[in-house]
Amino acid sequence: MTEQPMVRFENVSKRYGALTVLDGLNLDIARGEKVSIIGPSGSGKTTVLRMLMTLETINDGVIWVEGEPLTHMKKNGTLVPADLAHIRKIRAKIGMVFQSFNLFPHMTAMQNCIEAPITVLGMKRTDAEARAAELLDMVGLSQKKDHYPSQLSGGQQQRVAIARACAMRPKIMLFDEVTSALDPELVGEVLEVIRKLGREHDLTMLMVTHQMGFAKEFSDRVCFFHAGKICEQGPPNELFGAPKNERTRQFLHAVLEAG
Ligand SMILES: Nc1ncnc2c1ncn2[C@@H]1O[C@H](COP(=O)(O)OP(=O)(O)OP(=O)(O)O)[C@@H](O)[C@H]1O
Repeated sequence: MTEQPMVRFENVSKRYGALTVLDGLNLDIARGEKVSIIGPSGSGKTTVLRMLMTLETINDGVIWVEGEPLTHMKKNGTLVPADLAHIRKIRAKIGMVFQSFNLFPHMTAMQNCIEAPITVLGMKRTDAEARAAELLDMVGLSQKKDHYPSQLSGGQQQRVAIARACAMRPKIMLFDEVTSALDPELVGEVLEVIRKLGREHDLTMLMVTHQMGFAKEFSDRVCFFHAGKICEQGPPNELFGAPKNERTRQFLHAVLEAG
């Protein structure tokens, strides 16, 4: 028997008015799998993450997390739209890191990392602080725990954002172009933290990225999106080394040309 996927998009569609952003998406992600999503601007990549984070509603289909519906709940043997309590319970398994860091500016790095564990998970302050200290150490920022975001570089802020997401003990981590807003010399330190997370923690990771080198080296699977559909997917060596689809070839040619 094959293991139940950690995440399943089952025939999921998303529309904004007349614009179909995702068109009957089917995608299973295994426990512990690292999946990169690449593709041209507007192809629906970020929308996939935002739907999984329930920041966007869906128009059709069902999203499942560890075999439980996220967008729906079971009632009398059928699926009905989920209520907020149900969504919150399932969404607690998911953490997300955004392109724009989104740290609370009036809180130090430490305070950013303990706020939600205390208020949402009900953790004791001492336990939350101990956990946050471990995570800030993991991202190499023990020395900066009392700094405010404005006192940190973009790369350091993003590393705090990763520590903060981990503080909620998610099983699934979503990364949305997390290096796109960074100066080039700060990209490496953030990617290194993601590598470390992947190595040392049993996390399922789904990332939208424009860093083709990183996607190739880090992912178990790469999905190339085009016009709201997965146009091609496969292990990075195959997708980057010998893309089968003409659109994938054109896209990779264009981005690799651009450097
Ligand atoms: N709230 C919204 N209202 C209307 N249209 C939207 C909204 N959010 C996204 N879109 C549109 O949906 C499409 C897909 O957006 P999405 O952000 O998922 O693309 P993407 O592949 O991540 O692009 P990029 O690489 O530029 O970030 C785009 O055409 C975008 O303009």
